[in-house]
Amino acid sequence: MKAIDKLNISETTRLFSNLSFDGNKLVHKPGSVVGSTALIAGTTVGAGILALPAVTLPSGVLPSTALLIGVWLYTVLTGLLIAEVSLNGMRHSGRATNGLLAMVESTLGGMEARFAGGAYLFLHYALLIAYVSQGGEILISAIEGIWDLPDLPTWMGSTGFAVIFGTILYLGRDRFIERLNSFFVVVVITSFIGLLLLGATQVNPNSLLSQDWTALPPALSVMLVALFFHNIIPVVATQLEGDSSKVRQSIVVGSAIPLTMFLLWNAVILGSVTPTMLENIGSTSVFDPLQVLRAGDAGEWLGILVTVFSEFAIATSFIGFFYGLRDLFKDMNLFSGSSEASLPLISLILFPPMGFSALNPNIFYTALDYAGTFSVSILGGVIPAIMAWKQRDKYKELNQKLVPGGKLMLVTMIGIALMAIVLGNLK
Ligand SMILES: N[C@@H](Cc1ccccc1)C(=O)O
Repeated sequence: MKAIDKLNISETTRLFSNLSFDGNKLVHKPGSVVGSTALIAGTTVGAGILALPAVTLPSGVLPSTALLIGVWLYTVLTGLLIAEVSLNGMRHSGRATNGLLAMVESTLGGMEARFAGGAYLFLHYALLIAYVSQGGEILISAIEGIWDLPDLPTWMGSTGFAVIFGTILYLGRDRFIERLNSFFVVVVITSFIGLLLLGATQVNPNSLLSQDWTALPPALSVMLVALFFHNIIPVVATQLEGDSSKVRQSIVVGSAIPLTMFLLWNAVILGSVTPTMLENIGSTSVFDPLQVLRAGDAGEWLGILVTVFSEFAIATSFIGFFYGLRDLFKDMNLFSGSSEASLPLISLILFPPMGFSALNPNIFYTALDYAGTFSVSILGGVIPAIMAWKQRDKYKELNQKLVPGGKLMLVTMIGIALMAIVLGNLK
């Protein structure tokens, strides 16, 4: 025993080893926690961050900060439940799955998987609608501003956005799109840092103090979307060879990074809104502080940075979701005979978002609100808890738990998701 202790062998907690063949030998690819953390953080930041200021403005910085931290805790816990189900699934079946829907199917069965598939499809379309409408609106305002044009119809923006990116994705080779996306990510990070630094210098302390806790509930659905990343967890669990402590670390840190970004962003944007800007609030449409800042009301440079950050953040997410929906259709065996990106497939992905955005220019918030209320609550709340419940019952003490609190915790998770659905329907 002593001899073994002295060897000081580092403890191995992985379930299997990822090997790849590099031409003449097998190489061990253990996956890195840093890489997985970045993958989670990158998946999390998307359209949600752009809708946040509009839904948090009515309640103010302090209440919305508290709710954001609460929603983050919730998404971490349900994320860990998905990781738990994924890792135990690997232990018991000896196979790793990469997809959330495949996991639902093997844990709960076909009916539930179809239901989750419906929620997943809805989420993709809702987010694509949000991207096309908002990406188009920012595009058209920028064009009007640069060339000093009169107001152009909003459908031109959304259609233009979808056509431009649809063409790039249709004609571009994978390597080109990967590089384009990486370039966009650099632009997003740079403009975000610039925006925080510049915005922080002109924060209006009085704007930070206003608070109305009763205005908080309508913000819940958008916060759920903003902090959602659960579809990527099975991929991370496989990349990290089923090592539960690495997976746990990636989930906690990978979601804490976006949370920190959201908190800073929320404070800077709400802090830049002055009482005079608020006087212009119309009673019917959603008042979006970002729209006011983009128009240059708090300085030209801040306007440019908000525009660039928003448009490029939308573009990167749009590319991700375009591929996500394409893969979903492929998994459903639609267009299985055709090439990677055929015209009918692209049309099926892009026409509905183009149509909805043209019909309702304000659909950005509605789409994200519906995505949170009907999809994220199910996929990121109810389903993880039910899967963990069923798996824990089936394998009893052989199961390794990642979330404490037993059934009471699972019931609480489901209860919060149901509350989000009810709140979303009350509006
Ligand atoms: N959190 C992402 C949304 C998302 C949905 C589904 C999967 C991954 C991410 C956003 O705010 O845009």
